[in-house]
Amino acid sequence: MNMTLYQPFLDYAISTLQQRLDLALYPIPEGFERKEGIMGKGKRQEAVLTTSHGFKSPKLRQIRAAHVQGGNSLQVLNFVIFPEPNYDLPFFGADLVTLPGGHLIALDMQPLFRDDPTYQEKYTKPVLPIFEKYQQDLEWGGDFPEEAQQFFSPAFLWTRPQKDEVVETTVFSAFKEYLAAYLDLVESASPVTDKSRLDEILKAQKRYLGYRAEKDPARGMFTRLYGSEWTEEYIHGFLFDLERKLAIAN
Ligand SMILES: C=CC1=C(C)[C@@H](CC2=N/C(=C\c3[nH]c(/C=C4\NC(=O)C(C)=C4C=C)c(C)c3CCC(=O)O)C(CCC(=O)O)=C2C)NC1=O
Repeated sequence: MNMTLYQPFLDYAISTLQQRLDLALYPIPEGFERKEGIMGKGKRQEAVLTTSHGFKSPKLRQIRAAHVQGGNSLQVLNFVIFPEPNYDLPFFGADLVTLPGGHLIALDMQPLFRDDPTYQEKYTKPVLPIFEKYQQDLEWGGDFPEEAQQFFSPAFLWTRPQKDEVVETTVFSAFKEYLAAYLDLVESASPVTDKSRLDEILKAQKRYLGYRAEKDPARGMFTRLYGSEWTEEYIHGFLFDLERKLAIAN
């Protein structure tokens, strides 16, 4: 297995963000920039390093990545972009996971208002051609949690490739095209001023972040690696920190 499978994805994302956005650093709570741990026993013992990366820009509240490098047994890049709550932009969500059994790839522009045709026209339709292109080469990933389906768009690229080579080529190209398309949407987005619409947006953002923080599929992994106290603080204090930030602001 390629030991740094997702480093090129992270490097590409950061350089693209620097080129296309007025980027600033997003504060990472102390003790969460880098975390080392051990997984497995005896000969199968592996060091697992988790690094965090955080940025922001005028329309994007938090652009953050968690990169887990655990050699042969585990490689993860979770990269999510959270818009400022006065924009109705979707979330950019990339969950790229490699376990001994194979790869799990989830890539989407996760809608605030999934069943709203006007919203789909604005934020899903532009991505569908890219989705259709890559879906031809990437087999559907099969079932995933029913309750999570409300958070995914019709352009959700979900697949479980077996070969590293597919991740290094097709998935990487899809990641680049989804990110470019997302930044196009950001560029043309204008701030929402209508009070009731702003309330709806904030409510939808809180619902998404609340779900992800509660049902984070990585909770077990991080708890085994770094303990539950560190894990809960990482999830609520950095990975999905909107509620925490709002509590501080009020
Ligand atoms: C809205 C929900 C939502 C997701 C669940 C993920 C998309 C997603 N991620 C998944 C699985 C998954 N995702 C991760 C990793 C992470 N997922 C995260 O949200 C974060 C912050 C991760 C780490 C930094 C791992 C380690 C697994 C494998 C868990 C395991 O098998 O042990 C799955 C498979 C089903 C599952 O195990 O739950 C989906 C659908 N993106 C989303 O937006």
